[in-house]
Amino acid sequence: MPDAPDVVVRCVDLSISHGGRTPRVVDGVTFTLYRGGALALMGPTGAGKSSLIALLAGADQDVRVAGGTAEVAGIPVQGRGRVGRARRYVTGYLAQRAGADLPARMTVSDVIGDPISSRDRRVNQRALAVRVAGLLDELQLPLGAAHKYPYELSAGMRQRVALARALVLQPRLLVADDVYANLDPEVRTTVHDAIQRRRRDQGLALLMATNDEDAVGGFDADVLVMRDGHTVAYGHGMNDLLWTPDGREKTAP
Ligand SMILES: Nc1ncnc2c1ncn2[C@@H]1O[C@H](COP(=O)(O)OP(=O)(O)OP(=O)(O)O)[C@@H](O)[C@H]1O
Repeated sequence: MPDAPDVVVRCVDLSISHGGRTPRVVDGVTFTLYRGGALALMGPTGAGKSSLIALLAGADQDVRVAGGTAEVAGIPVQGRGRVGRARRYVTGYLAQRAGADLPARMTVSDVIGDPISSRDRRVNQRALAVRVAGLLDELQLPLGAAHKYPYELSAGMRQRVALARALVLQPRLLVADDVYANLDPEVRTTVHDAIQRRRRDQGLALLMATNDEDAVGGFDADVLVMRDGHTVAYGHGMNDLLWTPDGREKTAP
């Protein structure tokens, strides 16, 4: 039976390997993320959070489904070509180190507009500039930053540029690896508000890898705790987690 339209991500007994060469770095994970919802993947380093995020974002061809299923907006993540493009169109991706890894030779406005201009060469440049300016303003980046290059910006500004790029296509899903990386408290609020506005107004769903309990609370997120590729706890927020029998015995995130 097809998923209800408000299901944005569905993973069922999902296992992941890198290039099919390595053992399963994610093993038997099941969850559903709904329109407007937020889910935090938590757990120690090496738990598999980034691999899961990269798979759902379609960001790394080397990260493969080794078992089970994963769908974004009803589109299987294994799909390549046109299917893969359709899935990436509805998914904004904020990678680990996204701010540090911005393309060095593009201006900020080209970086932010790239998800649109690389898909449609005949895009209305004026409309695109307006959309980019709106994102700069919303994320409290000076309008003058549009013509600068990433190396001319602070780490916190680069992180916001990366977020603007992830949001420019008005995605149904934002996949974020450490959403608050390099942000001071005041700018965190700006980023938080921009994401919450889209959850409320557009039904954006947020999937984030984080061990930041403030982020979990701030986004009122569900939590899936992973260890060694397995789910060891699941629930809402930090205080309402249902642990698997051996999950609590080791250190919580
Ligand atoms: N390119 C790769 N090739 C092979 N194995 C990899 C690759 N990238 C990660 N792994 C392995 O996959 C497992 C999960 O790593 P992953 O980065 O997904 O965990 P994580 O929970 O995101 O950790 P962190 O919080 O440090 O980012 C680890 O054992 C890691 O060594």
